[in-house]
Amino acid sequence: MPRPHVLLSAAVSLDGCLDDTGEGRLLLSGAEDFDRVDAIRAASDAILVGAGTLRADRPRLLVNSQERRAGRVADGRPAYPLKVTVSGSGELDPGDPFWTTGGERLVYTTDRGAAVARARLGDAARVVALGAAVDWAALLDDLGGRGVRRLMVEGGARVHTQLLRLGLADELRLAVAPLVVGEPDAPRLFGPGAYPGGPRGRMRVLGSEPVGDVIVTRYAPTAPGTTDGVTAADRHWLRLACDLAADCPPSETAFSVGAVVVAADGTELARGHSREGGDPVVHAEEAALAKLPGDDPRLATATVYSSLEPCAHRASRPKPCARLIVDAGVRRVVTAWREPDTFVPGADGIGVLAQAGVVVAEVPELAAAAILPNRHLVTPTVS
Ligand SMILES: Nc1nc(O)c(N)c(N[C@@H]2O[C@H](COP(=O)(O)O)[C@@H](O)[C@H]2O)n1
Repeated sequence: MPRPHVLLSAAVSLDGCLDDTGEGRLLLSGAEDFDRVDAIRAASDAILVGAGTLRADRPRLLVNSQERRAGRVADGRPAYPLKVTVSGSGELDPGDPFWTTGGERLVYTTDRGAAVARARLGDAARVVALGAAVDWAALLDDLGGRGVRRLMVEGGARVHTQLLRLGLADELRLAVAPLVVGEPDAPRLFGPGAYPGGPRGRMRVLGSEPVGDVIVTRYAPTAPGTTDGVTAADRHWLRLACDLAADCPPSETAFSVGAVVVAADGTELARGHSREGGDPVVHAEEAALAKLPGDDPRLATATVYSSLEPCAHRASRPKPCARLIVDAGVRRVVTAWREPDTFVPGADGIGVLAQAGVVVAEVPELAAAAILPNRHLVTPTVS
């Protein structure tokens, strides 16, 4: 099951604070912005907050608009999204309104915390143990398995920080309020640490709009992952590679493939697709790499995204794409679809890459998109 789309939602002051240090909660948003948040909740399958936020703010996490709840029901969904919290200790207060209002509730915790949470909450929530520590990737896999396609995360700072640092957030929707808190101890949205792409990595701006007196901007992380684990940004770039494959001139004798080369900071360096520019035999990865100088220093930390595993054998050129990638000095490849035996039986481009020390991450959930423009070339059992 695919992981849900993870949307981090937050409001901050101009100096990046979530709150001030005074009594009660600092109201950063006005009525229009609260209504915007209500609309995102209504469009989500689940809403998640950390246990710290639950204790501090006692949120109910409801969809307040009756019309929006009715719309959900008309679409065959529950009136309220699933409410999710994450707690290492399981020390949760059953008196909080979170447990007695709105939709069904789910607690993710540790093996140790599960017994505590079950004893405290009884029937108020389902409790899922994730091992010795809370494993965020496992949590998202579990939510995907429960049919959650859109997850809204409403904080707090620790949860936002962890999801962004792990590369598990697809989108950040940030409301910036026109005030400066100025207090050194006020809580800030993101804590210190190593974020994907490092301090110079830039996110992509998806859009921006004024809502009352706040400005809401939507960002998408772009910096590739660094391991064989797949991040949200990896999925974005690989989806683009699959879209490029769909744009290839059709062929009965070769696959349609798309490829994108992305620098460690999230900058797109080059893209290509099969048979690009009227060359009937050029491959996607080859076309993309050919657009970069061979000594481009960014290649050593770049990731190549290819809808199909890079080829291991070629008749039409001296070097297969797996070799071109190794020779370019690229150390990481992300791909959606292992090559079927249509043209070259037993082609193992992933093996060639791995043997040369290149990290390969596979995203089987995007295989269907990679296969789509090639469906006439594969047997029905493969597709
Ligand atoms: N990775 C990749 N990118 C493309 O754009 C492709 N067309 C292919 N096809 C595979 O490459 C091998 C044959 O290449 P030639 O036809 O000899 O150039 C074979 O393994 C095809 O399946 N791969």
